Amino acid sequence: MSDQALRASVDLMRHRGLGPEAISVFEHYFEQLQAGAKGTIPEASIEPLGDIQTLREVQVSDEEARAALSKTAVVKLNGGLGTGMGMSGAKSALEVKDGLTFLDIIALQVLALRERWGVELPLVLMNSFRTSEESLKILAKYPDLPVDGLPLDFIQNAEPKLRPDDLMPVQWPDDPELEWCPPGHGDIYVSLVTSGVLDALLEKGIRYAFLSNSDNLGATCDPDVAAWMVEQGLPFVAEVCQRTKSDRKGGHLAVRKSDGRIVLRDTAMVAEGEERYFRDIKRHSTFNANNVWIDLEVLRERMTAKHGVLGLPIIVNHKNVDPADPGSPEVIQMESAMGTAIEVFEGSEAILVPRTRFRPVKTTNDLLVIRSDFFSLDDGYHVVAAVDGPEPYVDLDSAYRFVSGFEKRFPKGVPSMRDCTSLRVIGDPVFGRNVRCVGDVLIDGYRRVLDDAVLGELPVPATSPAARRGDVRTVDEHLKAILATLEPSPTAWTPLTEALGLVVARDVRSKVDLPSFDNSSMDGYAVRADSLSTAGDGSVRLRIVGEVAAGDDPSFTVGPGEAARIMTGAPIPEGADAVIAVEDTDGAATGEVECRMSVPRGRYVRPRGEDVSSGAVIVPAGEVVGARTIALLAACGHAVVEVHRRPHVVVLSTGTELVEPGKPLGPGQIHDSNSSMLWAAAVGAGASAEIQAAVGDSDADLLAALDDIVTRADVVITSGGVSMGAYDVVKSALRDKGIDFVKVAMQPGKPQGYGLLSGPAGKPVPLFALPGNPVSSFVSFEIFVRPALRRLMRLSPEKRRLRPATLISGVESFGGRRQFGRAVVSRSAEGTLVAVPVAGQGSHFVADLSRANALFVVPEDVTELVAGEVVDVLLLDKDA
Ligand SMILES: Nc1nc2c(c(=O)[nH]1)N[C@H]1C(S)=C(S)[C@@H](COP(=O)(O)OP(=O)(O)OC[C@H]3O[C@@H](n4cnc5c(N)ncnc54)[C@H](O)[C@@H]3O)O[C@H]1N2
Ligand code: MOO
Repeated sequence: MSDQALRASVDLMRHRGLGPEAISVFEHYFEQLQAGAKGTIPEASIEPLGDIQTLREVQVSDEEARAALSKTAVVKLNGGLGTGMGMSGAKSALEVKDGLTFLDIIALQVLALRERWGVELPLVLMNSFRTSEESLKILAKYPDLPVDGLPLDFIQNAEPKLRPDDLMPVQWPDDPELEWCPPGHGDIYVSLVTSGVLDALLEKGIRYAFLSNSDNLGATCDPDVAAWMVEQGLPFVAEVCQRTKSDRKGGHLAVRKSDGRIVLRDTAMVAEGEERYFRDIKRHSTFNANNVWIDLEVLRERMTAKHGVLGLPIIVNHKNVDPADPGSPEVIQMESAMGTAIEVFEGSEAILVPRTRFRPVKTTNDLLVIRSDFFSLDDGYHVVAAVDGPEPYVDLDSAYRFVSGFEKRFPKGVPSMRDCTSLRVIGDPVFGRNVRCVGDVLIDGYRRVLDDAVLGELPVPATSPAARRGDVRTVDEHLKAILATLEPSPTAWTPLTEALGLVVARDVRSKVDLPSFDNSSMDGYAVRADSLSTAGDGSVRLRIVGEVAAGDDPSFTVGPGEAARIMTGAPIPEGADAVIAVEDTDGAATGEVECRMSVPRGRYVRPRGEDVSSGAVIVPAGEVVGARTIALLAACGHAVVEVHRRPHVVVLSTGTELVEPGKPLGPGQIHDSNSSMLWAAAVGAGASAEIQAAVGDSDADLLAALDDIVTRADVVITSGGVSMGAYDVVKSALRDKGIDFVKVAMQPGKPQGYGLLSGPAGKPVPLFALPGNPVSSFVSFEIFVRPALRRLMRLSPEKRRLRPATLISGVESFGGRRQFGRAVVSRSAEGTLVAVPVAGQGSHFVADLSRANALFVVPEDVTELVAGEVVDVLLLDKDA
């Protein structure tokens, strides 16, 4: 079977025009695969790498460097398609920095080195058939790049993908190219030979090659490594970097115990159950950067001796024939890794290089950092950090994972990351121009990030924070400041009917058993079940010995052959142990009753204590008293319950223009609507409330009214008189009485006052000074007073829940203030919430306010929302 399979693959490879070396290598791996090779390296067979040369300590003169570079070529592994980032062409064609692609930067790095050292330094790409054309087009921009006698690229070999069951080459008529795969980057050695590039390089006097990935911009052709290699006469050098906790995945080098050679153990080569050794960064303290240097003469010798088969360890990869379709058939791809060649050459060495030589772009998170101003390109086109300190950690949401999604969300460039330590984005906002991230930035649920926005904590400037932002507070700061002053309302024994909606302060226990006596659940006859045991076959007649109604206390006993007429809820008389329903009898009132069926013991008997036993906790502390709680409390004998008292709110409007509703208006006068609105809102929140007659714009009148109010109020709400006008009485009268007047970054509701007045015996009485505009007053109550009242009553949650709803029409908002718009929210056919903003969003639109059933929230840094965007809404008719 397998011979046939191998033959089938070999025939295909020949037909495709692949050379004998490529086929020999394929045969070599095929045999290993057939023999069950997994290519694993058990921990017991290796030792940690031990001490190695560090690049920092390599001393090289300019002459040595130039001499080494003059015999070196740069070879880039450029077959990558960037599928992980949702790309389908050459990954290196992606624009990565300053408008340049990876390939542009690679070309410019090579040109800069040539100029600096006066060397020829050829650049050759190892392409796959899919990356060649696109890549060469980019390199064509650099006419000086090609070197006489050398191509700019060679194409890596291909091999058939194999079916896992019989190892036959897979067939995929939908896209026959997908039947082929590159045999891993370990194929570079074979491809160098089969393409003729190895001979061409040696002919030109190029003896060394630096091989690295094209997506690693840190992998520049470092003359110091080249010179060290030449000086030491090394056949092969692998660069490694110090491993940190976050790179426990990449492969590492180790020393093989059997022959002392350095080997590479990649992720796929870890033996089962040995992950912990592989991940142990103390034991294996460096990782393979996949930057390798090779002596091409040694390579040629070896390849000639072994007929093109270097014998690198096999990597068996299980994939889908169409990598983009996880439902397509599974295939095996036999691969090898470039770095594993280290074990083939006697005398190979590793060198520890700085992390800067390993800067791959594997994800769009990496892409963001590289593109940002955290890095810049120096004269030699090296990517260098523009600031000291650790690279920012970036974690973008899935919407940014593919390059297309990423580009769409950063249409005007990526944010400034120079002062950023971390950036996490949840959701998928589009970023504006000139956005700056500072410190740790978390973006959660934003719809867009405005031009020039500064995200994250600003370092506190030497000048005072108040100077920085005036006396403006955020909504959350203001609410927090208010809540911090509040203690729960005192508790009081309260009649049940007055306790509705209040929170029970202490566990309540039952005073009785429930039911407190055995009783009947049916109208019928109390009997001994045994008396009816024969009724199944016909009927049984029982003698009626009495009658029990609900509320009776029967003194007789029901004996065998006897029955007592009984009503629902009536106590079961002595001797009886079951009830037969009246429907199952002839219904006789006296004499004998004919029973047409038997009943089991206990039928229709509600036993004592079945529901509640005396002394059990029936209502725990913290429960909110509702109709059902009241039923239970009453049933268990409680007339009062200890609850947190209902705070008493006194509402006081200010303004000389105000007239009581119902009274005629004079010129310039208006009806006072805030008083009744705030009263209703307070009662709706569970408080008791009263309206104090409005006062005019006179400090003395206001203070006199308040002197009276504090004798009975637990909370005072005023409306009006808190802004900048000449008659803003609340502000002028109370600013020296312990009330703070602040601006809150919200709309409506910017001007706010809050503080504690002193009541009888020094009792603190919170006073909310709300703005006079009716909508502002309402929204302020919602956002600040309602949570405060609920805190006093110990009701939770204190704030209404935010729910997502889709906006049906767009809205505009003030930047820098959280806007609470009014909307009518309803449920769509799909069950989601939709919000229709009311027409009048000004602070004086009472009619539109009354139409709305919800507030929608526009965050501080958003100035415009379009139809279809999702906003948070507060449903005003829901408690939570
Ligand atoms: N120069 C400035 N003027 C205003 C500012 C500002 O920053 N600079 N802020 C504006 C904002 S925002 C608001 S909100 C209001 C708050 O004003 P006041 O709290 O001082 O309220 P009044 O001026 O007394 O009244 C405002 C408005 O509301 C009507 N009103 C007052 N009480 C009632 C009531 N009980 N029932 C119905 N309507 C009432 C009153 O007639 C006014 O039309 O200040 C802005 N101005
Ligand atoms: O903030 Mo005022 O409350 O805009 O109307």
